[in-house]
Amino acid sequence: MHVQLFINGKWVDAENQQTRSIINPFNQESIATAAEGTKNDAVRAIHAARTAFDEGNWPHIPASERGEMVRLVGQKIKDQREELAHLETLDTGKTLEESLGDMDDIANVFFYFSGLADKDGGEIIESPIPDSTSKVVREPIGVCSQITPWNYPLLQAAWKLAPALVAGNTLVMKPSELTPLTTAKVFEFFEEVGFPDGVVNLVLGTGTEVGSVLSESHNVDLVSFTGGIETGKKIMQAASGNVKKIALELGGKNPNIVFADADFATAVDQALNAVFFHAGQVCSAGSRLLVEESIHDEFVHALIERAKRIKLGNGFDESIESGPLISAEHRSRVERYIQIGLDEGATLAVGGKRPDADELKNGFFLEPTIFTNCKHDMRIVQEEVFGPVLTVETFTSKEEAIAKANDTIYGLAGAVFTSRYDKAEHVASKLRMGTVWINDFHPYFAQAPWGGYKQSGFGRELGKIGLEEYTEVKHIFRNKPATTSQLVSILKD
Ligand SMILES: NC(=O)c1ccc[n+]([C@@H]2O[C@H](COP(=O)([O-])OP(=O)(O)OC[C@H]3O[C@@H](n4cnc5c(N)ncnc54)[C@H](O)[C@@H]3O)[C@@H](O)[C@H]2O)c1
Ligand SMILES: C[N+](C)(C)CC=O
Repeated sequence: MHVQLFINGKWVDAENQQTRSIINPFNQESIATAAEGTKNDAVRAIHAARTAFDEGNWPHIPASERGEMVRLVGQKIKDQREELAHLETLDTGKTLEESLGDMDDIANVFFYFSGLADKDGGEIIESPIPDSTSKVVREPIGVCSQITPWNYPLLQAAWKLAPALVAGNTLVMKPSELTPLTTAKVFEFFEEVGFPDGVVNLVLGTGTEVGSVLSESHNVDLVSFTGGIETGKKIMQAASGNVKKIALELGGKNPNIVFADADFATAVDQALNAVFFHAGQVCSAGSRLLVEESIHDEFVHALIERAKRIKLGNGFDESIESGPLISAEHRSRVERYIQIGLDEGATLAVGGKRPDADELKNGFFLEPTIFTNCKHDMRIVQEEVFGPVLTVETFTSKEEAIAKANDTIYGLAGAVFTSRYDKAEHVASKLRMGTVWINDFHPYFAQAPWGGYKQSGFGRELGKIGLEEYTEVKHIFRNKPATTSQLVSILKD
């Protein structure tokens, strides 16, 4: 399999013919080659998107027509969910069940935004100036750069592609260089559905080569980025050159608060799911457990016993619960954090090393890891590890739980487990996070906005606001129409 760039309606290799081998993280086998785009390729793609926006009819056709084309792409994703899920598991190592769930979510995102396409007809507002009218309309922003990470390759792309297109923008997408396969497949669907040349462009390659051009270019009007906080800061700086709009979906260090009155079995299940789902490579992973002191020992004992039994393996094996990390480099980064936790004096209660099993030797596996006796100011508690590593702290009051939960630079998501409705609502209202789950962890869906407080970023994806992010707001004021006699006197003057 070989994937190419899609620029101005044509599939092309990189201008310098360079390619990259795409690796299955379960066994390090090469599963595809991908054209490795250059700065010039990015410039050409931006030019195509600029021309399609400035001179083409895409922004001007009825929104319902754009919505229908986006719906057709969603239908293709639904029809080919198994093939897409297979590719996603090969590329990321996540379980096939997770990939199938992702594909269902992705199709729904296309359907949801397609349904919103023609629902906003603008707004007539009251003008304080006699005999005048005022209306407010939303228009597309222009050319959008979209940059995505490797952990949910097509899902994070879908959250950007569908609303941008429905709103009438043109775009250049850059998926992670590690996981381009499913995103490239969906660009085949754009071609089959008949999107005009230049409206959708795909440039594969690295962040330093392609991503930097997409962030800096003065021909781009908006950059939407999902990824790490340090990259997000660079993109903010690069985007400042022409004051382009920015949306940043960054990392998290998400607290999971468990009160003693929570349903014990549910809270244990969800605490494990929160942090070990997709080997902890989830922006909203519940990697900080805050458990009420009175149940700490019993709760942690249950977690450790279960964590020891989590079955690692090939994402295509139905009996496994978690796959590998994405790369050797990323696993080393997580291992460095485990060493930091040890050096800081946290107690390694389980895991912390690569599994011994022969069949896992070629994959980038790491055992589910739990640190107890954690202190709030430890780096292992404060910084995003993005792997299967849980830290455990205790609290004795609601106020202490809220204060500890809020005390990081991040504000992406968090959860509270309790059987008391009033307590749950109170805690939810105090958490400085874009998403709060009560007695659950992880649900997200197309109808609900997603995004972070604080250094987890700004802007929102999904929901009605996720479409608005891709629009400019214009106020059109009309004075009383001139009468014929006024026009005659103006002409005489
Ligand atoms: N908030 C969310 O919804 C959300 C969702 C998924 C992942 N994430 C975050 O993503 C991170 C993991 O993903 P990652 O390792 O791929 O992140 P990353 O920041 O390393 O890379 C993300 C993307 O940015 C590109 N990039 C790298 N350097 C760039 C530069 N200088 N200019 C422009 N683009 C550049 C990469 O090639 C990739 O496509 C975690 O921090 C995770 O929390 C956040
Ligand atoms: C946004 N989400 C939860 C789908 C993926 C985060 O990494």
